Amino acid sequence: MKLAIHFGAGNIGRGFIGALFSQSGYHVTFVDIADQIISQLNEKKHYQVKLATDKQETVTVDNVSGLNNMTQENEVIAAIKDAAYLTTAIGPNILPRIAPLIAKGLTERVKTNTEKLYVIACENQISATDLLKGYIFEHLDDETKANLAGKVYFFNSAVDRIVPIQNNHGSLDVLVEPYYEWVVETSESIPPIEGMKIVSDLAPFIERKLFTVNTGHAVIAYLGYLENKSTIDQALADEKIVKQVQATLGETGAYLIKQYGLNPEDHSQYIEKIISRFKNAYLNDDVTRVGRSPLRKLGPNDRLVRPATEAAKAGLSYTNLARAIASALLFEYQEDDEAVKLQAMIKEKGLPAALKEVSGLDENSEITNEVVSHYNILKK
Ligand SMILES: NC(=O)c1ccc[n+]([C@@H]2O[C@H](COP(=O)([O-])OP(=O)(O)OC[C@H]3O[C@@H](n4cnc5c(N)ncnc54)[C@H](O)[C@@H]3O)[C@@H](O)[C@H]2O)c1
Ligand SMILES: O=P(O)(O)OC[C@@H](O)[C@@H](O)[C@H](O)[C@H](O)CO
Repeated sequence: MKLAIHFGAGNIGRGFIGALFSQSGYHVTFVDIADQIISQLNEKKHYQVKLATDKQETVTVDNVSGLNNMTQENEVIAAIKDAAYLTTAIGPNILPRIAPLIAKGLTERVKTNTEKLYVIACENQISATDLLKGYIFEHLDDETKANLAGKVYFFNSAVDRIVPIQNNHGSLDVLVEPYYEWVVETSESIPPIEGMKIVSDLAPFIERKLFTVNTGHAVIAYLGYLENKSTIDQALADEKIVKQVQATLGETGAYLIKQYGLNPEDHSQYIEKIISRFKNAYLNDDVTRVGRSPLRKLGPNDRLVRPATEAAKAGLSYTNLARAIASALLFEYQEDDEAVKLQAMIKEKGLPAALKEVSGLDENSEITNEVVSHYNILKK
């Protein structure tokens, strides 16, 4: 049986990418540090993916097993030697931590295996696979780097499926929304995976996804948090928040339409479709999950700052994006390490300097001025 090795046996790993490989006839070896998940995968050898609908349709995912990358390095290396695909859904900040082990696996693999291996990072980050490749290459010698040519391929991708935090007492089963999209950029002819869409240029797909789904999600999460809402659908019961999401996605939409020549009518329908996905009450998706890691979300290339800087460059409106950035700066959720760090930075340096450090925005830039004025209004 063909093998896919997938790093990150969490919500997207089990609920999306792993499930598609299993349905495409692959054995999926999940790699994770969570012992409880790994041992269950090895004991049960299957789990269920349940759709967040009134009928809760269920798909059984079988041919799965697990390895712990902290305690089973040799086994992970052996799996990398045999795999046809290597994927990740682990969080962009974790990619540098798994890179050394992947590098060891690739080093061993190319000594004996001439079959092609496709590496795809499935993270909410532009060029995540290129970043992962860079981290891996820091741990390879020149001979191995040269040896990868024609054998190991790195493809960027965009992944879209809302998978909330699972409230199921540690079971392997995963509740997911019915919708999904996995877009992979390559001109190679690669083994087909059910549900994987191949494109020659990922930029319009990843930007449309990140700056619509994830920008919209972030607006709802941060404004919802400020209004003491628990979940995304509860936040969307507030008409003010709905209006704010629509206005913000109007701004990202104007940039996307201009940048990629999208059809305005199609894009407007795309936005409405996304907002209707957010309203799915069966997902019970916490605003604190969606708002997690505000330092990452406020990064220069991420869902809030990049569309604002691109809109500014194109002479388009960014005032609602500035409001979204301000709301992210007010995410004071104590259980999120990045939120705690961000609040400490703001307290220590003041807002413009903290924003510069996190987002790269100049302290006197027009965007920063706008963010500061929204921040002061929202804080009241
Ligand atoms: N959940 C979603 O709706 C969704 C949708 C699209 C994309 N994504 C992206 O997918 C990625 C994963 O998100 P998720 O929601 O599945 O998160 P998650 O927290 O459910 O899963 C991450 C997994 O990585 C594991 N992990 C953490 N550090 C590790 C390490 N050093 N070594 C091995 N394993 C480690 C965790 O134990 C966990 O099982 C993120 O980049 C996220 O942005 C998520
Ligand atoms: O995963 P993050 O932290 O980058 O973003 C939180 C959510 O917006 C995200 O997980 C969405 O649910 C997902 O991107 C939908 O495809």
